[in-house]
Amino acid sequence: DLMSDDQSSLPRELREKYLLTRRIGTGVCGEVRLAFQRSTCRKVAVKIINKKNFQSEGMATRNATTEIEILQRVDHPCLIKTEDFYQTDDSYYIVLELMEGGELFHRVKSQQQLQENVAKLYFYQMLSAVQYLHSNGIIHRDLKPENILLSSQEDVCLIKVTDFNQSRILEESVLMRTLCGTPSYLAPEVFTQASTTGYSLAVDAWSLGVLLFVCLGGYPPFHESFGDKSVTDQIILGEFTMVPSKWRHVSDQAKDVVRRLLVVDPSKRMSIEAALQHAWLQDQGMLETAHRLMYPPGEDAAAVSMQEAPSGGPSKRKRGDGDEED
Ligand SMILES: CC(C)(C)NC(=O)Nc1ccc2nccnc2c1
Repeated sequence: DLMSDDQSSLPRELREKYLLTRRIGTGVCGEVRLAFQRSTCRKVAVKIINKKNFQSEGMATRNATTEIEILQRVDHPCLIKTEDFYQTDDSYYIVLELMEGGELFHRVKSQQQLQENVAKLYFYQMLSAVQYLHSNGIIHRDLKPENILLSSQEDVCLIKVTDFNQSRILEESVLMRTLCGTPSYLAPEVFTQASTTGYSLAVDAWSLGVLLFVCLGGYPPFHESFGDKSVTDQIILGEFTMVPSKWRHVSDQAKDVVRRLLVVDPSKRMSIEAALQHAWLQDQGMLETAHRLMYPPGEDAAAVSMQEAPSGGPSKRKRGDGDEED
């Protein structure tokens, strides 16, 4: 790792500003390392994307630029923030705020399954993040426990969605323009194919259903070890089992959210908006906690206090009337 290897492969500016240390996460496109900002000793995460990992040069650039473009464009408390960005011929380096709780995947694994109210708090934050992405015309397309990060080792904590390299920005498509013209001469498959692309936002709703199932049940709804069908067949048929020993203590309302999201027909699947209105999430206690975590009051107050005279020392600030106080 970088501790033994020299850091010469890193961009000079990155090396001057940050000290990279151990690996804290791995992804399909590279790795994440714990780093320290030299000037402040603050901990950050540095995501390293190897351009060579993608089969085609074009794919790498398109994916990574989309990811970086999205990371720099989005602003929501439950979406990971980019702090800095560097690149060399063979890698991209994205400096991110460190999420000290690590991946949701490891949290669920270590706790077998989450308590329902913790799962509800996390799920509400995921819904808020995805609702924000969709309202900005962005589909995540790769929502899974590895891509949900926790801000602390506490159960009650902020979560952030990461890994936008599968994301797509919903552009005006050729198909959309085609559907604006007279349909008289269009072949039927143009319309049926439209119905699938028209529901592309719904793919994130399905994934959130899988995520909620994993948080509540502690195991995935679709898995090769279940029955004789392939995972793909289980998904296409929407066949999942809520094992009683694991789901006995889960409320009917929570199960209802899962069942309405894991619907095969995207046109019948519950939308993100509808999920946010579901009875299970009309829980004032959880909503207050979530909003306190997402929009901490202290943040702005701290900014204001920075303008106040530095506490303790004699005030040297110019007063409105101009005379200096000593
Ligand atoms: C808590 C521990 C064990 C140090 N793990 C961790 O921070 N993991 C990660 C993994 C990926 C990350 N990606 C972005 C920001 N923080 C991250 C933290």
